[in-house]
Amino acid sequence: MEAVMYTHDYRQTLVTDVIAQFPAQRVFILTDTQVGALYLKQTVAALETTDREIHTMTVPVGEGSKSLATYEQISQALADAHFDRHDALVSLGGGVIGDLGGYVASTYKRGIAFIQVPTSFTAQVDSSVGGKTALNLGSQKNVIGTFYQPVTTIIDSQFLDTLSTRNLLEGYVETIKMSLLAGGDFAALTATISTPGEILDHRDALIKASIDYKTHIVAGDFKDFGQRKFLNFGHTLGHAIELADPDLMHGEAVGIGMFQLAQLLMPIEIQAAIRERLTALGLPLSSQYLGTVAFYDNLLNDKKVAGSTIDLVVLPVIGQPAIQTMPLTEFKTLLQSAN
Ligand SMILES: NC(=O)c1ccc[n+]([C@@H]2O[C@H](COP(=O)([O-])OP(=O)(O)OC[C@H]3O[C@@H](n4cnc5c(N)ncnc54)[C@H](O)[C@@H]3O)[C@@H](O)[C@H]2O)c1
Ligand SMILES: O=C(O)C(=O)C[C@@H](O)[C@H](O)[C@H](O)COP(=O)(O)O
Ligand SMILES: [Zn+2]
Repeated sequence: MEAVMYTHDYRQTLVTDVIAQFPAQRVFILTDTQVGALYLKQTVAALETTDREIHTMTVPVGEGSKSLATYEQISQALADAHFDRHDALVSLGGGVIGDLGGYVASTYKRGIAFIQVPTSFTAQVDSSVGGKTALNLGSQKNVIGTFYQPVTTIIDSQFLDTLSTRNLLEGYVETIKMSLLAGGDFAALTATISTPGEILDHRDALIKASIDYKTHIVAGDFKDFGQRKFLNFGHTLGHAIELADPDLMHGEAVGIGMFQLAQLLMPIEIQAAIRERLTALGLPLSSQYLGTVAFYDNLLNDKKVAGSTIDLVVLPVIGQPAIQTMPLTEFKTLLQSAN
């Protein structure tokens, strides 16, 4: 089975190319209320043709579901239905459902098969590949998690037809991130896009370029000790404000994080490249939560902290990311000088 399958008929691919090839007797579909209302019934109907026992759970929309409480609820439902180690969990949804379902699948009976059906742009360009799973802890992002690859990820870009413009733009920020890291034609493409309609027109090319770049980086550093840190561009400051600022979505926070760090540590051309791509689509460049006490506290839980230093992802030149290691005290002073 391929690790990533591109399709314009996700149900057919899921049924014929994935589940039918699988020993699983039971399949658990995890989704959220919004995606569930749109796609759960038809997904269940398709899977029922495979003669497997189908179970479902619908959790509330949003980051709040990436919690220990929801994790326990799903694990309990799997145990109640006697899922065994040969059974499978399908995440049908955005990055929240992927991160949450992946964490459950990686820990339930020490690991059951996990299938990603990403429905948001963020999930199709980034979160559904690479195997990072995550839960939040209070106001701190992704503090709990595992590295656990899905058996397969089924990408159907037609899901984006029902996605809100704000969610499309949020996912597009991760695409901008990938394009600036990758450089070349990919960066040139994101420089031409200034409307949601253009994102949708180029959706298949944007998804493919993002996934190709990400899988190449992850293949060389699955556990995030080296080049995979590049994929965290914008996330050090982004994660520190994301949960503190109730008005921000993940991608919006990452955009702010890329621009704010660029202003501190990157050449003027890079600042302009980020600013132009974000402002063309009305995406934010700053947040009032930058520089708050919670913000500095959250920074200390960034996974790129090692003892008293932090690895910052910088971009001296488009297509050539680098790591700049800095004492945390120096980084805090630098941030305070700007806020
Ligand atoms: N594991 C990783 O590598 C990775 C990478 C990037 C982001 N993430 C995580 O992903 C999350 C953000 O992902 P997200 O933006 O997809 O959030 P999300 O899962 O909350 O989805 C955003 C919204 O879009 C809705 N939605 C999704 N697909 C839809 C569709 N086809 N039609 C209509 N509505 C749809 C959802 O119901 C939700 O309301 C964050 O928790 C972030 O930390 C993880
Ligand atoms: O896959 C990766 O590696 C990434 O960093 C992708 C990010 O877009 C994603 O938000 C990831 O979940 C961040 O991970 P974390 O290690 O900072 O929690
Ligand atoms: Zn991200």
